[in-house]
Amino acid sequence: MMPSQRARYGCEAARNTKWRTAVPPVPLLKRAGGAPQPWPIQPHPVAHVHRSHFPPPPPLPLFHTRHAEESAERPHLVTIIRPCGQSTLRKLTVLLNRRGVVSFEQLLLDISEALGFPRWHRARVTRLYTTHAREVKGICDFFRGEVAFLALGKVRPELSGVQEALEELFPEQSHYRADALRAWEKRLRPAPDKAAKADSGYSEGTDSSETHTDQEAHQDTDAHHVKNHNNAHTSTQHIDAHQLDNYNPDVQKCHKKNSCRKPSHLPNHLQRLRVRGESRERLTSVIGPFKHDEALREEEIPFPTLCEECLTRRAKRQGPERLTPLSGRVPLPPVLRKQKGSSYADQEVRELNVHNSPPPPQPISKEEKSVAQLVSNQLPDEGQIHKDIQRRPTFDLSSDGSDVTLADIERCYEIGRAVGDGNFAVVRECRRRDNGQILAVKIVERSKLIGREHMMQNELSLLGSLRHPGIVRLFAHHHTHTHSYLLMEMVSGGDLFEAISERGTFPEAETGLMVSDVSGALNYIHCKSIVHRDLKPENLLIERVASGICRLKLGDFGLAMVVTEPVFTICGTPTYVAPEILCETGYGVAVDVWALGVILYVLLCGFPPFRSQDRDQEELFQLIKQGQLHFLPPYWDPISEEAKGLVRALLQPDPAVRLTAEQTLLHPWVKAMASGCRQRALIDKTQRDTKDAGAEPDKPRQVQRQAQTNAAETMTPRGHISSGGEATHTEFSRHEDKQTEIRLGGGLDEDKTPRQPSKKTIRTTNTQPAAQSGPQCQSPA
Ligand SMILES: Nc1ncnc2c1ncn2[C@@H]1O[C@H](COP(=O)(O)OP(=O)(O)OP(=O)(O)O)[C@@H](O)[C@H]1O
Repeated sequence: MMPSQRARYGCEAARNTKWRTAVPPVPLLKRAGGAPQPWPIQPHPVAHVHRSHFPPPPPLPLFHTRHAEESAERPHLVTIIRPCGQSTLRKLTVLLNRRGVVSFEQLLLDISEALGFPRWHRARVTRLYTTHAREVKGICDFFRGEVAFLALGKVRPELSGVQEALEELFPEQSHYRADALRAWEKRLRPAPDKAAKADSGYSEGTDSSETHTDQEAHQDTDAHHVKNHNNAHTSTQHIDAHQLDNYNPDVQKCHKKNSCRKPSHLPNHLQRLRVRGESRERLTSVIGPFKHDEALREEEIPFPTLCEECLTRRAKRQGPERLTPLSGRVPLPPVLRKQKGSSYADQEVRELNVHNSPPPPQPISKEEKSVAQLVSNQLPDEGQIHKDIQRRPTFDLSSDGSDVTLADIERCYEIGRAVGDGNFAVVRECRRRDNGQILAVKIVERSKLIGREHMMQNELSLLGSLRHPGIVRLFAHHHTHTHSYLLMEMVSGGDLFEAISERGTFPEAETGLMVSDVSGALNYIHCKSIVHRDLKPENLLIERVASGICRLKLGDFGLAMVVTEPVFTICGTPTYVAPEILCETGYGVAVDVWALGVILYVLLCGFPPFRSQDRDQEELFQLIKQGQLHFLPPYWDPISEEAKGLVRALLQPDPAVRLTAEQTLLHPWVKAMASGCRQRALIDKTQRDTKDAGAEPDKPRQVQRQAQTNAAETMTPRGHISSGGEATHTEFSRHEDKQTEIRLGGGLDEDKTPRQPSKKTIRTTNTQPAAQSGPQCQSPA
């Protein structure tokens, strides 16, 4: 890079400092403190056998506030169910406002107490799971729109208990239930090895701290009782008071006529709590007077209840639509006319119409059943399949306005293994039956999109209109009564998140190529005034073009929108969210460039630029708004100044000064790195072709020589841009090794000091770098 260019990219520190002096507050997400900071970039747990020697890993990438605009302000009605063993369940429906939730830990305690398990009790609730067995790791997870959760303690639950809970929640939705149960089976399945077990959420059997017999638990809790009563002036008195309040039969009895006593022991944000005694027998059996001895057993602790009359009144007040999603009576979300049926590109429609003249009705084959199972990820309902097949021919792919059936879809596509899943969809490999083309089908359960229909519309209308090699192509979409099927280009290399989990960091050349791909795609959509708003490694799909060379394709346009004037909606994923989103000063397409800057930083050093030591989201947002960048040694030592310059230019807090996608694409470092990689890919390809064809040995050698010359001009082993260095293919690989070594020894120790590189050391990403303070911190050069 020329000195003048260096100066151009070297002046950001001053701008950062200036910007930092005026940080407006973050009203909407202010109370989100205490939630664990998302840290999606972590080594794959199974890949590290020594994992158990380290502190537990940070939360998986479940956690983001992408729908903060929908959930943060509005009270959210959720049902939480607790399988307690011996055919007992406890259930409560609670109206929560995210703003009132102080921390996730507190929320867990409150839920536990409301369910009748005080905080001191061994069987208290320590984990929440979605109905599909995903662990809820923080407040954001909790407020993502799920309407039901399973509350569990430390002990691994019985599958039968989970099944009962699901039956309770979804009595009329057998398919959904079966789907959820499968997810639970998977989660509760004994792990094949130690590392996987550690990740399963539950240790095999019960851990030693859990092996107390009932009697022991008894003694423990009894002792606690005594202690509480004796320490009248200590804080435990408070707990005791709760406990007594909870178990006082008078309190639990039905209250005065026409009045429900609020569970007054609960904090304000749970005051509107609706604790519900179930009408089902097994539930009423757990409601009863306080029995000093027996009540200490998990199954017999009574829990507060309201009278039926109160419940009915509340149910009426809340309206049937708030309650029915769980009972299965909720109508499916209206599907816009535009969404219904299918939308193929004209030529494809023609092709499919030719090849898909409907066959005559025929009996259901085994194959059809299994395909149905694959498509829906549910147990096939034989009756339904029969009906669907009887209704043939109904699938006119060119029609736009009528729903299709599962059988129609099966006739056109053979749906195979799952290649990925997200919060709303499972993505499977699929093959067009007419021409054998391999596609990816994103299967979205429509009930999960209630209240978020715009996401589907975005994906259909925006993604459907885009044609760019760096963007996943959407070919068609079909909608059945319960699911939507988005037929997309198949990108077979997984996503960038997985790649980062596996490799930790990437060499500069490879990173440059990735930045080039993403900035190319961003430039394309930004020119169309489309902002993606959820750029992150999970949404970048990988195509492996040569060994060690990944091309990226942008996907998941669920949050994308056309931006014609400043937008104020807070959304995104905390680690990648731009400061102007948090400042609520109005934002535009530049937020995607910021996210690209975060990704670039992560790719080069293996951890994100803004981290809260306490995983406090509020603190994280403050750091993002301050925008103070640190290139922490030794992780950043091998990285070139040019790369650092680009990071600074992308992570410019002021969007007006930040590089645009186009400028990023044309950035000298990006161009140099990308061209080096392309050359390498070319060599690989040529060598492969030559091998395959066994012809013209001279030509590839020529290409190789040229490519090596180019590479030498653009790369040094450390990724520096230089003119005429000695770097070769081999040296480039060495650079990779070096990076790998740093990665293994990298990360930060528990005492927040960087570790010395060591092959044995595993980087645990939950440890927080002392980035914000301490002698290791260096302000940007
Ligand atoms: N076209 C594709 N080819 C191959 N794999 C894909 C494709 N699209 C998506 N995937 C995989 O499926 C995963 C989930 O897809 P996607 O992000 O679109 O689902 P989602 O439910 O909308 O996710 P989110 O939770 O971010 O909203 C991706 O992370 C990726 O691994």
